[in-house]
Amino acid sequence: MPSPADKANDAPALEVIRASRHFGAVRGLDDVTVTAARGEFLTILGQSGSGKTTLLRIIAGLDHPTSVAALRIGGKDVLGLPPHKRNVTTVFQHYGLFPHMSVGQNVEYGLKLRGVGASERRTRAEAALATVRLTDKYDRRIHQLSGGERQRVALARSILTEPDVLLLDEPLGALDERLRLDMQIELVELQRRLGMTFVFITHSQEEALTMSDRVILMRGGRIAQEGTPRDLFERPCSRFAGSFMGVENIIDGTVADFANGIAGIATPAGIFHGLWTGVEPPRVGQAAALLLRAEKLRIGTTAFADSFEGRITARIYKGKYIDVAMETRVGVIHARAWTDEDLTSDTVRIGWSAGDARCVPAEG
Ligand SMILES: Nc1ncnc2c1ncn2[C@@H]1O[C@H](COP(=O)(O)OP(=O)(O)OP(=O)(O)O)[C@@H](O)[C@H]1O
Repeated sequence: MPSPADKANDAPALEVIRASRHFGAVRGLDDVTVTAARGEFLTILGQSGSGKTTLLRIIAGLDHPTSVAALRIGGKDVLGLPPHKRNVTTVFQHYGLFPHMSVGQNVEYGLKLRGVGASERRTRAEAALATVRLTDKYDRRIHQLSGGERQRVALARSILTEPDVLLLDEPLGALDERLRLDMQIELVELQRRLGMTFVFITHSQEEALTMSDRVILMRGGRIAQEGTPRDLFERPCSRFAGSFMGVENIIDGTVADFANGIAGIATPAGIFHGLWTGVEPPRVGQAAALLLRAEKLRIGTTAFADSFEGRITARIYKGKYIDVAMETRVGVIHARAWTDEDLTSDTVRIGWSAGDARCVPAEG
């Protein structure tokens, strides 16, 4: 028989079951269930106001849900426990470092609060700094560090106490583009090496796609979709999810037919087909959208069953390809041409294979 302690060890790192947080009439969080497996890199993705911070604050114990069925961290019920009694640590966008202390003192701070002796603190802080490649910066002052180094000090401080869950609140948001890309890779490597559970908050679909094991897309305090980065990118379940995941062309219409997973969407330019990726099967007549990624469109070929005509209004040379904008009967359509030969005439036919297009419900 496993002991209760063993059971706790098998439990997911994080379980937030049916949490709601209402601010007067505003539903900051509305009946949301989020779990994270041990060692998982889970991303909470959403635009401003979607409820990401509210969820994070509830996990950290900085705010309390209006209602919740369960809140467990590392298998332990933490409802009602103050932040410092929960085995979670938060890394904030603006680092939360003490500017008047050295790097070493900042990293050791959590251990000092827990009454750990000076020599053990130093040993552990040096090990944590080595993990984030800052071995020689122990005595530096915070203001002598670059943005990326400050973020790494904040990380070193957070991993030192070995939390069950590390919460990262837009940690790369303050960094410039180049550093942000480097830190994305570094963060994932660190997470893999430590085998720690990361819950990463961002509004950037690109960060979510490149870093996560799993993504939860939030909208208006609810979960719009969850799955692997590939699921979200290749099988958005709604018009909203498709738009958020960067689909360039969204054509609204109604469902005309459905067979073998492929839906026909009636649009002003005719009935067009794509793979239905909504959660529920479609109903004929329901409002729906056809999602067409620019790179999946083919210009100047009549090889496809689904196609329409467009008049080229802009060509932007991008090096590897040419970004093309076209006026069509369904509005402006963006496509990619791979050679100039595709663009010899101003009026072109744009086609696609039904398996490369997606059809989704307009709502949900
Ligand atoms: N203390 C509060 N009082 C009133 N409304 C609040 C409070 N905190 C959050 N809200 C509301 O709850 C909703 C969710 O907010 P939340 O801060 O969780 O969003 P977010 O996704 O983290 O946004 P951002 O990316 O801008 O931080 C918003 O409509 C917000 O205005």
